[in-house]
Amino acid sequence: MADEELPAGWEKRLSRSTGQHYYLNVYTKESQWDRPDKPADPSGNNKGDGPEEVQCSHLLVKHSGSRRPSSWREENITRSKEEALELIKSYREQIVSGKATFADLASKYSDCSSAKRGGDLGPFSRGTMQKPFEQAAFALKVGELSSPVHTDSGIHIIQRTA
Ligand SMILES: Cn1nc(-c2ccccc2)cc1C(=O)N[C@H](Cc1nc2ccccc2[nH]1)C(=O)O
Repeated sequence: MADEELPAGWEKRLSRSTGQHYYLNVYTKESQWDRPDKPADPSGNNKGDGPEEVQCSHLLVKHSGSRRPSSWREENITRSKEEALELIKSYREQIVSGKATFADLASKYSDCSSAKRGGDLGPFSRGTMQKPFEQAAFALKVGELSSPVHTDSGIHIIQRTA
């Protein structure tokens, strides 16, 4: 279906952080990854399909297959995906057991520049993060810690904070 056939009230946009297209409801400014198949609803209700915005912290371990295998910690990241998964599991276990805090481990070991803020990404809405990250983040309750999440950037654990 060509763009001009988008149902009324939707605009196709390009996400700067992921390079993927998403769709914006021009009335409510809500966004979604999936191409809409019916006209945009002008009402402000999000119809109980969860929060419009969440705030999360994350700890990212990149690997040799990451989109950008480099970070503030390591110029050239060569660890395998399997090694990255073992690391992220060990960090998750330290947090769950209370041996370490999320912010402490993220600030030391996260391969994302948000490490400088203890992994805090600030608030974000749908349509701004890579889809697997978004789906995991919006499924969390406040305070909950995700299982390992794979994106093109690497492997994450995510804690929803608001
Ligand atoms: C999405 N984002 N926000 C920040 C950020 C936020 C607040 C303060 C400082 C940096 C960094 C990033 C970012 O894309 N960082 C990338 C790694 C990365 N990839 C991600 C994918 C999803 C969510 C967070 C992610 N972080 C990098 O440093 O190579």
